[in-house]
Amino acid sequence: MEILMIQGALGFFALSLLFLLLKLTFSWWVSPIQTHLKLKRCGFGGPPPSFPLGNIQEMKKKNNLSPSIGSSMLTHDIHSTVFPYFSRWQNSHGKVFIYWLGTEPFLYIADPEFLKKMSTEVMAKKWGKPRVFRHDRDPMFGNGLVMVEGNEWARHRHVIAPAFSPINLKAMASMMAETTNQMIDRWIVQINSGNPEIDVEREVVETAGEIIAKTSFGMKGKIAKEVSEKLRALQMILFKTTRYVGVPFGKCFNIKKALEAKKLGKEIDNLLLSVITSRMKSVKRQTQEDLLGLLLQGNHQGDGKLGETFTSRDLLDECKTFFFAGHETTALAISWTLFLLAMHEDWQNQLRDEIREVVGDQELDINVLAGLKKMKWVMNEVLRLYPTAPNVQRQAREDIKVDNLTVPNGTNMWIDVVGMHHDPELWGKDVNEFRPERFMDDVNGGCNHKMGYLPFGFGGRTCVGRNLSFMEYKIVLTLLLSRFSFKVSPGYNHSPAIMLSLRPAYGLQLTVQPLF
Ligand code: HEM
Repeated sequence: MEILMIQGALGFFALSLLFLLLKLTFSWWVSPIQTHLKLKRCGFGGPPPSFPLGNIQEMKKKNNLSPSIGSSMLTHDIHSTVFPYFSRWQNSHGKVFIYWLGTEPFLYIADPEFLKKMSTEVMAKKWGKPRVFRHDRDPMFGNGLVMVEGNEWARHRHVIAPAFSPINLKAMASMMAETTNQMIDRWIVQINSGNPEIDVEREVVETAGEIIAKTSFGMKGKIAKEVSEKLRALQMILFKTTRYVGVPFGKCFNIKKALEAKKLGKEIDNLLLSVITSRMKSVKRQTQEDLLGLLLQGNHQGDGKLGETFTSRDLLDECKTFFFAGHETTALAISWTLFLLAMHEDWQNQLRDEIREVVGDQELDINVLAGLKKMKWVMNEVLRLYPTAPNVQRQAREDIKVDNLTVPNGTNMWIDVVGMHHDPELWGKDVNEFRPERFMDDVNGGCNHKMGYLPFGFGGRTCVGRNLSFMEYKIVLTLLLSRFSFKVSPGYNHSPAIMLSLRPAYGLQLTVQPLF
């Protein structure tokens, strides 16, 4: 009897194991091969993948270009430096092709006409976000607005969008100026101590972290700094080390880093939860019209009906999303601007003249800032050459027809913003030159396709915080240009790199001189 029971248990175990093996073989081998064949039948080419890494091996190959050391070799022709593999594959497979991260197929798109035809077919809430990135991005975004899909996305967006109304933005201006002035005071102390070389990227990212924490969550300086530092450390762990996204058991290759990331993610969650809990108890929570205030009241649907309240998990994920999405991209846009202005003294002077004429002694207010037209051209041109969000991602949740092609349900998409912004066929021969005046009479900077310029994404999922970023950009830049002049430091190593955002790999050292 006992022997029969043991045999039965062993049989069950063997069957379960067999079932698991069959399931894994299907999802890691059979299903990707089926998808590969389907995509080929649909007419999409691309570099041949191998099992189980897909094209990751080739993506890890270093490009031949060494970083340009010293300011005399600076070039803005960065596509082949930051995405060498896409640049190589474009030469042999064109601007739309399939490549593989492990066993996950990605449709690469750097053709704005293809993108236009594809996106007109799909409503914003029908777009998915690649599930394969979820694990990696979870500690930063959780299921916040950047990652959420379907009706849930529509509901979150509806609650969040009013936080960026002109009235709310107006209230944030003085806090932005105050925090920037604290950074300026630190710089003065450093310069007076005989060291005029400042890593502006580090400084501006820290300041932007404080700004978003104060303006969106009413956080105090110390805790904001702590969250910002932990997020930065988390990002370094997640995006600097060798990653095997999409590869079966890929997470196990870097178990130590994965555990470190998990621990940091938990610490960030706890810090933000403490802020949320104390705001929930506070009497001010109903009246404070910052992002957290709106989320705490977040069960209105705007049509008089009651919706569902955000759970505390939703709140936490939105806070993380805004903290990360809201400071890093803007801070890097400001940093790359200071770098480009340091290379182009004429533009530094033109902006200073504009600030004197438009702002003068007035308070920095959203209406006054709207008059800084040249500064807006500069911002547009900086985000063209150095798009701080270097790609946009989608996943098809249904088959999508583009002319006689079909993009099958489930296909991941990688839209190469850096590639399009540096494409001479879209912008002309001067594509890699810094020429802000190209935006003087054209919001698309003279690009010959209206979807060739996408610093804030496209369609209904376009960046919800862009107006906040315009305001912050103008305030920080106005205050800095009014106090200092900038030159590229001889020690600066020009190595733009992708660590989720497009950032200077070794910081951005500028020589900073007070103007008076
Ligand atoms: C220069 C600054 C910024 C740049 C370049 C930028 C860029 C982008 C891009 C490319 C997207 C993806 C759009 C798409 O999928 O089509 C995005 C989405 C988003 N951004 Fe920004 N962003 C900036 C500033 C901000 C700020 C200041 C905030 C918040 C305070 C913010 C919050 C978000 C959120 C929540 C989303 C997801 C929107 C959705 O899927 O509905 N961003 N941003």
